[in-house]
Amino acid sequence: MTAEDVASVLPERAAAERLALTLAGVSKVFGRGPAAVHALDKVSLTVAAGEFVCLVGASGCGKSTLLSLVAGLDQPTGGTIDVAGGARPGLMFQEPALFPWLTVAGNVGLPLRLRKVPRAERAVRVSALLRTVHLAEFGKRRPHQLSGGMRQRVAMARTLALDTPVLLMDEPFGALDAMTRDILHDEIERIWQERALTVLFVTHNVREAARLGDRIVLLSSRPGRVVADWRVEVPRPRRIDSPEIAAVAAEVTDRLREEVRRHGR
Ligand SMILES: Nc1ncnc2c1ncn2[C@@H]1O[C@H](COP(=O)(O)OP(=O)(O)OP(=O)(O)O)[C@@H](O)[C@H]1O
Repeated sequence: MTAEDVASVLPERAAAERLALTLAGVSKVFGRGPAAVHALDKVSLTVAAGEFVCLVGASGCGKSTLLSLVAGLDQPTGGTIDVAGGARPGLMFQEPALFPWLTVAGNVGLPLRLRKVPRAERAVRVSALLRTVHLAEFGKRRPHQLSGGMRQRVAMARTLALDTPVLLMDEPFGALDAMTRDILHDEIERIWQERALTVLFVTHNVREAARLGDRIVLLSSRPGRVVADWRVEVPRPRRIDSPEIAAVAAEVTDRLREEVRRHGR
């Protein structure tokens, strides 16, 4: 399936919205022969510019594989992936992956240093990024002096330093306590809105998906295929503990359970 085929399947959507991401029939097989692992099977998915899409699915269904393909870290074995403007998306993981020997400012400024942005300009941009993630006072600290939530804020600022319009997030808040996660939901939502970002966000947590997403896309168990795609109509600002979010989460969970039961894992 080509990008043109997807456009013909979804003509009204393709016409009405500017697409940031277009995945057309994307498959990924690891290895060959009897030992081959079919991680993704003909995944077709579009994400409009400025949209926040959450990807959920059973463990091992290929969510991380999908993100790494969109990030360009690996190549699909079938299908095509188109990132509008050809910009390389920013990628954030559950682990903040900060360099312990660099300060917070040094970590945030690293992508700028690698791009040879002059020191003075770098300092200005790093200060602005640290203000964006509410860490203005912490630029001189080292990562080990920060809490888990603060380290993820640093990782977020470092990803924003790439100045990319598309953010890929793989369980970024999965290792944090519920309160910290709640605060970071507000933060990522604010940053997404302020910067008009496009976000593709992988999570195991269905409530988190309902709290954040404009859409929730469910992948089947391995090999991952898109089996459901919900539009979350709950107006923002949202609260993760509201009855409206609980109702959306319940519907997604029911469908996810069905999927897991069908595959026996
Ligand atoms: N480099 C690789 N070589 C072989 N198999 C791989 C490789 N990377 C991933 N896989 C397999 O592909 C499948 C999908 O893995 P992936 O990590 O994308 O799933 P996931 O949905 O993100 O899982 P989880 O929710 O548990 O994080 C798994 O069976 C995994 O073991």
